[in-house]
Amino acid sequence: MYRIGKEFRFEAAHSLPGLPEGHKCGRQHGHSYTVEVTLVTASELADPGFVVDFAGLAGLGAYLNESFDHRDLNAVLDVPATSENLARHLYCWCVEHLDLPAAVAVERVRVSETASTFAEFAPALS
Ligand SMILES: Nc1nc2c(c(=O)[nH]1)N=C([C@H](O)[C@H](O)COP(=O)(O)OP(=O)(O)OP(=O)(O)O)CN2
Ligand SMILES: [Zn+2]
Repeated sequence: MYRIGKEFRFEAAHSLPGLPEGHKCGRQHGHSYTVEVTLVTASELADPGFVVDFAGLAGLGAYLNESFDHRDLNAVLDVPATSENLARHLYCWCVEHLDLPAAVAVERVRVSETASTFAEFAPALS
């Protein structure tokens, strides 16, 4: 198996609903988000030895810049703007929009709000 990944960053605000009264994350606040997407392929590499060119992931960077950077995530997503929900949303976006060879799959998307936390979404193994 070969894996490749690329990391993107954006700045955004959010607040989380449904938390106990006084929870700090119920208040509007911001994060410098990190998004890491990982692609996997079985065994064959494309010339000159790529899973895919890292540039093939540029569409995700453009989507993050256009739709997420310096925005209120509560107005962008139709689910609570947790790291978990954002990771799932971005995984689904990658599967739908990245133009990947048939042998290459989106393995997972990881989202970090802070340097010490992350959430990942990956499809269940069948
Ligand atoms: N499972 C999740 N838990 C929390 C999420 C989340 O998306 N998934 N998000 C938050 C808040 O967005 C919060 O802003 C970040 O939480 P936390 O890392 O706890 O905040 P701090 O950086 O201030 O960490 P300290 O260790 O308390 O300094 C909360 N939980
Ligand atoms: Zn937060």
